[in-house]
Amino acid sequence: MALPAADLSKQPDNRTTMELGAVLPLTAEVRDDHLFVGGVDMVELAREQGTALYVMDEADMRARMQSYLRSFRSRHENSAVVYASKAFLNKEAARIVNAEGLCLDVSGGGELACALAAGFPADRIFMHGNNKTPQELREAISAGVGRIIIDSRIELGRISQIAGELGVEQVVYMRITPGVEADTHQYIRTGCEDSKFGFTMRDDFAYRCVHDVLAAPNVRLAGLHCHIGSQIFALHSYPEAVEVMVDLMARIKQGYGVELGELDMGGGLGVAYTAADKPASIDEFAETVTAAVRAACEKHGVPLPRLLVEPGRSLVANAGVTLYTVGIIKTLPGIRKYVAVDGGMSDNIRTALYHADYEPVIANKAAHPRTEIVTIAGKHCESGDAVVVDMPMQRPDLGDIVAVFGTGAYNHTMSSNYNGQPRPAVVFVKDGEARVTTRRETYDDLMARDV
Ligand SMILES: Cc1ncc(COP(=O)(O)O)c(C=O)c1O
Ligand SMILES: N[C@@H](CCCC[NH3+])C(=O)O
Repeated sequence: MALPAADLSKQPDNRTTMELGAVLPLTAEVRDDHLFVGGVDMVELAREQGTALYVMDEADMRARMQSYLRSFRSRHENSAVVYASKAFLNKEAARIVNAEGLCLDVSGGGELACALAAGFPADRIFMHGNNKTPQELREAISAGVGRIIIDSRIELGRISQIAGELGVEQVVYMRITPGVEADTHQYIRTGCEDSKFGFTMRDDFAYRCVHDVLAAPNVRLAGLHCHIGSQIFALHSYPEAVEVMVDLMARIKQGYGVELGELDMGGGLGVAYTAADKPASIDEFAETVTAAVRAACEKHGVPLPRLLVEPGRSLVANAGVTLYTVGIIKTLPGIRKYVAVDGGMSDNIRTALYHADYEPVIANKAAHPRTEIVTIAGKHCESGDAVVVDMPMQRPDLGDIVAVFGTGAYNHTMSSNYNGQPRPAVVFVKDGEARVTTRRETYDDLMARDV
């Protein structure tokens, strides 16, 4: 698919790097016209490590983790933050999440294996997925994961059987689709009725299935879960979902005589991908959710539950920067200007998949104003392969280092080897030091599974 036609009336914003606001990692700065993150010169780092390269600002990640914990615990003492590792995961990230005292959401056996290999305590791991395989369930239950979020009755039977075979009782939540339409891209909306995820509220199905969960041997129902979508800006959907969930908890108490002590409201808080984006803050999100839970619990006469949230993107997106080298510049007068880099849809599929926007700068001209409108194309054999479409950037020259902001979430984890592209290394930067936490793939890695 080709790119949509460029809006030729779009004007460059003439901003310099530090004028891009919330898209920047917390430690971003410009020294002598070079972009620095975590005290490390991005131009030098690109030369040392090669490009494309994922860079993560460790201080940014840690600060947001602490901000989530503080924002929720100061308002709702009995709360926990579960990092949704699908947003970004390698062993070092799992170690950091552990050290910061968060729990971890894994969506399959692979993420679970990574977390366990990094020494993440199993009892703080939550396993999700609409079709966890029996093998994945066995791995999770035998590892002793703290919670498995049941997605369907079929899965309930599997968990009950496997837990019985292993001689354990598995603590579970039920994932409910509360019928709330979150204000976000239709592909990443998950709480609406037409969803492959969870137990529907339609015809009281979820309520009726509670009976089966309570009756199943070897499982203990501890709470309910919902997740209404991702990259959400308008917070009003959360109180709507809280009301549905707490109402259901109250009915379960009344109808089944069981007081569920835990409520997991999922993730979904949006982030700034462009300087124009104004997402709610972590604090506003916490205020909205905790106030709604308090109000709903009072209204329905149920005690305050242990409250959990499951952010992914809002913990890591803005910590991430991807570095590329400009290889080709192609100007098509009256059409657009293409700047082709040494990566693309293999390291960032979000632009092709969701028409996502990103802000680019030239790391070696970071103090210059962004005076051109460019499309940063990848090197893949697809016309729709672009990382940035029609956004302002400094005037590019061959060999420049392009930095694209906001790539910390759902870039590395959704990367591919399309066109035999080895996946980039992941470098964490902090206090002037850079350390490789995932090395760059080699051609041998690409063929490692071939027999
Ligand atoms: C069950 C579940 N929890 C948490 C998340 C994290 O969402 P986000 O990255 O939008 O915070 C997701 C992904 O949308 C999810 O499916
Ligand atoms: N991967 C998506 C969002 C899905 C979130 C996971 N349920 C993104 O990049 O925005």
